[in-house]
Amino acid sequence: MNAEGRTRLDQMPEWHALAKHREEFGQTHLRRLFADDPGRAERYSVRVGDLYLDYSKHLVTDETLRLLQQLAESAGVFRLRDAMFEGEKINITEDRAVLHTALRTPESATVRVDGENVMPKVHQVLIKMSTFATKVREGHWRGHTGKRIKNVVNIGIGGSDLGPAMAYEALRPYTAREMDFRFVSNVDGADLHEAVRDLDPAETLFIVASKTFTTIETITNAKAARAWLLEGLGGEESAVAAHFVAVSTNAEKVAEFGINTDNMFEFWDWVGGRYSYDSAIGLSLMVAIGPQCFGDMLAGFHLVDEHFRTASPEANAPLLLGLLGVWYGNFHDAQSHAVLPYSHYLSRFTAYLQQLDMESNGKSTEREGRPVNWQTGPVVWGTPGTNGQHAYYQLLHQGTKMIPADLIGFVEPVAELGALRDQHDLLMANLFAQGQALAFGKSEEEVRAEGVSEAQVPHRTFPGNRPTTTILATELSPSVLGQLIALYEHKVFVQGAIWNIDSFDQWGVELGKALAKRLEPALTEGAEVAGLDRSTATLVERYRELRGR
Ligand SMILES: O=P(O)(O)OC[C@H]1O[C@H](O)[C@H](O)[C@@H](O)[C@@H]1O
Repeated sequence: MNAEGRTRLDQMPEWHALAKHREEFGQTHLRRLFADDPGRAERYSVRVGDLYLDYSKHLVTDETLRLLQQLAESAGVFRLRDAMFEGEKINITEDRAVLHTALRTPESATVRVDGENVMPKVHQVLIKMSTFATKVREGHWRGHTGKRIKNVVNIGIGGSDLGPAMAYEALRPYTAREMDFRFVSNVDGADLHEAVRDLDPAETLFIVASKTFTTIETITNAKAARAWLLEGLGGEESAVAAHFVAVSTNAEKVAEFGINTDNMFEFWDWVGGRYSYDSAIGLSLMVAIGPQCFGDMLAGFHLVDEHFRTASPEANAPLLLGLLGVWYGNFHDAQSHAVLPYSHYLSRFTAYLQQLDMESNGKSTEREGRPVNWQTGPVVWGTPGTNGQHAYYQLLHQGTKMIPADLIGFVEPVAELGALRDQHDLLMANLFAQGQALAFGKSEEEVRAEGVSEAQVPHRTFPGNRPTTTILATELSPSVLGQLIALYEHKVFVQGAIWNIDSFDQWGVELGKALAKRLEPALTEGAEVAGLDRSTATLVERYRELRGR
């Protein structure tokens, strides 16, 4: 037992029951599971809003699901879920509430943090964002020289970049096509250079997005962008006001940077960076898609929040996805999880999920401070199908590693594709075929029956039994995107709750930041860094030598 009186995960009877069940499950093949249970595909599916999830191609039986659900109950997943929605400070290491769900809750609701109902201020900011976005979109917000804004450059990193950048790509058909949107994150000057080199500063608006407004990459890029703007507009400081707005929780730092806090869009410390793109961090996205679509997206998020909060465990989609991940990560030694969207518009989706999942659950300390005794978050990776099929899917099909995967596809191709819509069936046939091949494989007998020479048979055999979830949605609309993201947010939540880690802090990113800060003067001015290890010192010397310093 730990300090809170919770039995440690690996000492829970449900944990042991699952380990035993895993042994008994052995190599039971999906072919067998489907043969024994004709109703499996229908039963192992769940509908949430516009999403249809097929989880029948998983190495589970009713017993597996029952045991996993019992584990969730004993691990306190539902208690922690309710505590999150009620604004309790479940981010214990930072002593903060975790209320991204409030960002998409209707105004009439009451959500309290430290006794204060936060709903009025959430909606005030949304109104301020809408007014601003509409002004820019309609050409009423003018640049310093009176020109209409044609380009919006979001400067931010991590949660202040990945969300809006991902959603902008996902919702391209809904964006103001006459405008250009760019996202700058990397402190490598090449990122900003390539983003602005063909832009007219007089027509360019920078949105500096940073929760803390202290992140070195963002501040460095924002300063460089300001210099670029001033150079382009004749050096008048007063030009900055019409071309720079900020999104932050830190008004003081925004003012210190030189952005008028009237042009600041606020959010709060109870919104984690990687959970923030439906806050003011989504301002660039709102300018791109307009307040109406942004609102539709929030409604999509809210729909899945309500599902997660109220659906029974058997029909609770985020819970199921979270539990399946626990089954593979903790009882099948799976180390990674592939997310494979069959949509070109979801090109940044997996990158976004990497932060969401790996920064949330890449932890090895229990909430009360003890090292965990079990595996936690997986490596999340993937790229859009069908490209991956011609690259790394080989390993998925015939490699030695078990890699559970999500296959995500849409029924309706995007309207503006016109005649190219005809290619959609082929795209989707590939998605379905991959799930089928991964699950059922191709036996030696089937290979032989094709007349393949005996020597070739082992090479051409597909073992199958590789689990996938298929997520089928109607179309990639703003609402559906919100539904999908909320689904993954809550999946990650479920897993963190089971592993008893704080999914809402990110101390693991701090050491590298501090060391970089100490090292920079050594690279630039040759300053001595006390106590530097020999490997790093030699690398720094080599770097300086080659740079001629
Ligand atoms: O929004 P900011 O305060 O600039 O932070 C940007 C990002 O940097 C940090 O290092 C964290 O790892 C991320 O969680 C965060 O999203």
